[in-house]
Amino acid sequence: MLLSAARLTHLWCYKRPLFTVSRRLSVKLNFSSLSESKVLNYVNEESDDDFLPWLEKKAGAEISHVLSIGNSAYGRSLFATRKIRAGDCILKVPYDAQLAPDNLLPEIKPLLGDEVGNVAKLAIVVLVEQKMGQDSDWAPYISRLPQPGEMHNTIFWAEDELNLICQSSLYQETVVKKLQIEKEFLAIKPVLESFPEFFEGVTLKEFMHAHALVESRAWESTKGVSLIPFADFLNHDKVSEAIVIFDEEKQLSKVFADRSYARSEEVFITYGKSPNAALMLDFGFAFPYNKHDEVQIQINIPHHDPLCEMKLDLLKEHRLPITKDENGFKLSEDSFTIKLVLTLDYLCLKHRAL
Ligand SMILES: C[S@@+](CC[C@H](N)C(=O)[O-])C[C@H]1O[C@@H](n2cnc3c(N)ncnc32)[C@H](O)[C@@H]1O
Repeated sequence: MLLSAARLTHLWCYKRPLFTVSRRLSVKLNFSSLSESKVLNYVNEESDDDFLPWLEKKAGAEISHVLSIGNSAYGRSLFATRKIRAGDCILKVPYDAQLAPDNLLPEIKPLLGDEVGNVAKLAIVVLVEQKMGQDSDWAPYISRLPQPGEMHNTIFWAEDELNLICQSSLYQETVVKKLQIEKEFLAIKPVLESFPEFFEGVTLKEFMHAHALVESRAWESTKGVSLIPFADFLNHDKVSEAIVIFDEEKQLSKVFADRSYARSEEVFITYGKSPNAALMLDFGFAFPYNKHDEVQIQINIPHHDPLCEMKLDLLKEHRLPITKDENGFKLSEDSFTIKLVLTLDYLCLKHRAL
């Protein structure tokens, strides 16, 4: 049976309207542009030539004969080594060559209760492999994962940087995510402490890094979540329709090209149709013109509002959850989503064109 895989992005839930991002913030925001990616294609300092042969040896099978690893403005990336046509299978990674919570050491696995999620479990697998260094069977893969300084997810932003977006829902989501990771770390800490050979001195910061690695590059799979080496060097293109497919019968993950590519062109997939705040939180980048962008607007309906009941009925009709705040005000919690966000620049351009 074939299963299409989803990235680990969660349902985006705004708590407050997203304010316009400050100009100063643009130095930190990693705004995507595909043309930039093509221009900045250059050769890795550390050669990646031996990565695919290593993975193919581990998998006991060919992974790809049409892709090679290179660098673009988005970090490690995959490039076409020859012309690719739409519909071609561009890579196949057997389950045996993937990392999942199943890879937890058998002595650690039973100690982690159900309250520990799959992302945290896979993060622990990553921490163990990191600790083993060159002795790890996965060293060529683990050593190619981005370092904390190379990740721009908002959980890694400094306080003064986060303060720049303090009015936005992204700020709140970031604070909540950091607290959740900290809570998970505290819950698993006693287990980690029982294995000082792997986790002695492991810090929240290190766990947070491993957690973010999993969230930004693993796919939901029948094994919970899976890190799929090589496939996870594919960057996101907002117009791509290519996804990772799980073939349970053959125990393989595959990607098919959704369009043709010329030799040397960067090959992309989609991480899903996400608004910028979700992209920023989970992947550390955003798009200047993202047609999936959303803005949340919260509506407060005081009891003395003569149209209170009518407004509440309208909200119910549109299936918007209603909550009460501490003053008894009725709030539409998720409120409504504006799907099309036009910037002033866009409006000016449109106006000029008329
Ligand atoms: C699954 S990894 C892709 C491989 C990654 N470039 C690397 O160096 O390992 C996801 C990360 O790649 C980067 N990325 C992917 N698509 C991008 C895009 N369209 N614009 C900017 N960064 C992107 C982000 O840092 C994201 O968190």
